[in-house]
Amino acid sequence: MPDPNPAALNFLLSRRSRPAKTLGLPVPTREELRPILEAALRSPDHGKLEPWRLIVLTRPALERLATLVEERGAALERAPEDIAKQRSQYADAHLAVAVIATPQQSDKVPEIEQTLSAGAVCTALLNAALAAGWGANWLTGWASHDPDFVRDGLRLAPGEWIAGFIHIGTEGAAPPERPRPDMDAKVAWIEA
Ligand SMILES: Cc1cc2nc3c(=O)[nH]c(=O)nc-3n(C[C@H](O)[C@H](O)[C@H](O)COP(=O)(O)O)c2cc1C
Repeated sequence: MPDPNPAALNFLLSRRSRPAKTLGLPVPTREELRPILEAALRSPDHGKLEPWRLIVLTRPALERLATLVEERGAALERAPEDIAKQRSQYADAHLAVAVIATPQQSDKVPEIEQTLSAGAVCTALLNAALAAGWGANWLTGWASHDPDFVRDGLRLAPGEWIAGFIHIGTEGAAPPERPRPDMDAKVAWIEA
């Protein structure tokens, strides 16, 4: 017999991200963040390779990244509005957790499956933060894919990459509902 958990199902049926720019103080303390991180690390992972790790970024680190992103944007000759938008992602944030994909050599588990597991960590972290009552948002942006930025800003090793920054804080304004996929258009049943 199924053993339903209606509260968990209702949460999944109503969950939604909160835009990072609407998130403010307070942010979770270390103690409050621990179970959220623990839930994220409890993600599906073929072969138990743990091909990911987390970096918690507090305000001083985010301010440093905001400065670095301006330097990198200028060096890459990106449009001023691109630089300003990416800068504010860090400059306006109070807490973010970077999910780092750390692909492992494996004869059994293809790298694409390790990538999927890193995405699962991002989703679990996002959902755990929302379930704990915080606002949260999964962001990337061009700087996430800039090798110099991730090396200098986050000390990523060669081969590591950013799966996402999960911004966490207190919701300011409630976001409008986002149109959700049409289930009939997205789900096929094969019964024979
Ligand atoms: C890998 C990934 C990267 C994303 N990066 C951004 C981003 O940089 N900026 C942005 O506005 N939304 C970004 N999003 C979208 C939001 O995180 C989110 O999907 C959207 O706000 C709706 O979220 P919800 O379905 O949880 O309500 C990204 C989503 C994913 C999966």
